Amino acid sequence: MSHHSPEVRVEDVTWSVAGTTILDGVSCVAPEKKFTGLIGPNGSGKTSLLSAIARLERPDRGRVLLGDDAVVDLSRREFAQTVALVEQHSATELELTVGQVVELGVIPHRRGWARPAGTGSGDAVDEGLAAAGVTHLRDRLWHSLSGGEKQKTQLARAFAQRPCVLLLDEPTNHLDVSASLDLLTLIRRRGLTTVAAMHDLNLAAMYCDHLVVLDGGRVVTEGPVPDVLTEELLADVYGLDAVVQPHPRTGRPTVTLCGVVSDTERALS
Ligand SMILES: Nc1ncnc2c1ncn2[C@@H]1O[C@H](COP(=O)(O)OP(=O)(O)OP(=O)(O)O)[C@@H](O)[C@H]1O
Repeated sequence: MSHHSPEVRVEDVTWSVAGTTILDGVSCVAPEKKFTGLIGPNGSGKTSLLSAIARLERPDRGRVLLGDDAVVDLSRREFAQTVALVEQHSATELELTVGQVVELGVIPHRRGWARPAGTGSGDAVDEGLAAAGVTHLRDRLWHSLSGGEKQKTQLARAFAQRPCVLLLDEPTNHLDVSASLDLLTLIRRRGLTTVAAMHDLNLAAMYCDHLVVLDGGRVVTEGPVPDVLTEELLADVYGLDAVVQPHPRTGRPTVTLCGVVSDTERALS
């Protein structure tokens, strides 16, 4: 891998399970060093697309590129050194401390018993803990943590991996409002190419640079947030009656929900 934090390019990815098409000719881009939000209704294919990018699923057709490199051409080690994934239900049943969970992120950089090049693995763990704001939790047992603390610990593990690309599946799930803002700020601050499946449209509007909208396993549209997040799109894709206005301070779009669009209104529109 040559690029420091490359663009992620998905080209015509189709993935089916038992005859059902889950991703249908998906093409989209996550620009380098930008925060890309994957949005779309439940079951639209967000997690499946993240799985295809993360090589957890192999598409029937199409390919995923990191910069100039097709992900299938990277060795397991090379891929693990490049891409970190924080899944929706990252969990461990083992009696691990926070420090030990974060240390798992360093494994791709180890060769045999050797430490990562130019550093001790302790440095990467310390750095991950500090960047995610969980240094004080280092000796706590994983299963004793709150939902927000667990989420930050998983982020610390991903940071300790020193990835170029960060993939996140609903990172703010179960977090309160300020914990959500806190976590997304930490993620943005890293400046990595980031792709995050997100449900909260206002958080997506606040933190994302680029949005990819999925519906029924296809890309409806993608682009800069203000171009994508429109009242028409919310009506078409989510069936929402919503007002989208620029934020009085930041100018970014804000979504105020009014209700759902009735089927009749949708048919007439
Ligand atoms: N391994 C699988 N086998 C069968 N169907 C699957 C599999 N993985 C995903 N699906 C189906 O593919 C569709 C897309 O699922 P996916 O989890 O990617 O959607 P999502 O947009 O992440 O949804 P949500 O917002 O509810 O998390 C759903 O209908 C889901 O049931």
